[in-house]
Amino acid sequence: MNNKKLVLENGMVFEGEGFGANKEKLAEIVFNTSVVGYQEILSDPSYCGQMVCMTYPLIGNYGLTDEDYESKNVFMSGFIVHEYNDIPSNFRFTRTLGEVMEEAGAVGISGVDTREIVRLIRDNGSMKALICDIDKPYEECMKMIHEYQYPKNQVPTVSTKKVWYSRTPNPQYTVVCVDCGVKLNIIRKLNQAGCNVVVVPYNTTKEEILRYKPDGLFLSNGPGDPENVTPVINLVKEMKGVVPILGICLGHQMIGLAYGAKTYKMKFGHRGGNHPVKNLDTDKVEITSQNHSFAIDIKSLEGTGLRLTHINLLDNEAEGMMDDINGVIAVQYHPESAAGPEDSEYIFNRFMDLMKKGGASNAKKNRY
Ligand SMILES: NC(=O)CC[C@H](N)C(=O)O
Repeated sequence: MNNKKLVLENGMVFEGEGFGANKEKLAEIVFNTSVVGYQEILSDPSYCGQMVCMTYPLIGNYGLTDEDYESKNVFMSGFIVHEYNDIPSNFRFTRTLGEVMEEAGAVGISGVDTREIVRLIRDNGSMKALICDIDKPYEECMKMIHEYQYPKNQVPTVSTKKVWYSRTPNPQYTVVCVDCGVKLNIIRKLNQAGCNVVVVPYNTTKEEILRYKPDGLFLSNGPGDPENVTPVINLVKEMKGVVPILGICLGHQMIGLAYGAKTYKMKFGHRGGNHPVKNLDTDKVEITSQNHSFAIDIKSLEGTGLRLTHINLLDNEAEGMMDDINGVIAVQYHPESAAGPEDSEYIFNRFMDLMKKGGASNAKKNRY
């Protein structure tokens, strides 16, 4: 029975049935084209302040498992789906999507025409949206939407408040991870590659980081506009040349800004599990997983010391950069994600190679 509605900033209304928390939510609406992965999307802190319209028409059918969360907390606002299935069929499942969303305060609406919504976002760009009770007066909804301001900086909300460790049995290196909303699978991949990981709050200083004697620095993914994350941008300026640095997604963008490149907000971003990315060094194409609204302006890379290493074959947008002298690598896509293909895992091995070469303290001597 229809009891909720989705109201878009452009005035359009879609009626449907609620699942998850019985609440009202205002957020930015974006779409994701992944066929699977709703649990990873729900628990990816980069979606803080966003509601996600899934293009795949059946969501919830394999439930949620204890091992597959990308963070302990849910920060995203809600899901817009065609059909929600609350009776999962999967031997690994422990909880249903609706149950976890209800506990986390995330709202869901099902039974809406997600194809039409996605076309609207594709044509008009991502926009503000409200999920609320079906009988809330339309004028009131539009007033709320127009008065709503996107939060300025959500990294402090999602970043860890205290330092924590993720160790591996036979560590070769120690990596300090600056947590701007890190996805746990990145930490798992660093552990698997042979790194002990120290996860620190986003505003940790260079002096504090050096106390952990890192062999490498990792800058995580995270929500919002990279320009707002000044402490991390300044940290990159101070740490480049001290140890090798790897940045993923928001980390990639903050590295670009620290080097003097520019970022811009894309019309509707990239979110999905099958984005083709070309590695310009090898000419190989990787099938990648992505979630971002902002991107590096390729023209602005000139003269910064960063060279473009990867591009998106759908729209030629920047997907990777490198500072060969100081051992700094960055990718816009998610090399840790495995929505099927695992083409991009070599990025972690490249980071290991950089640390093997003696760290960036020797970087000026060793051209990476
Ligand atoms: N996944 C991410 O790290 C996203 C980065 C940034 N918030 C963007 O939307 O572009």
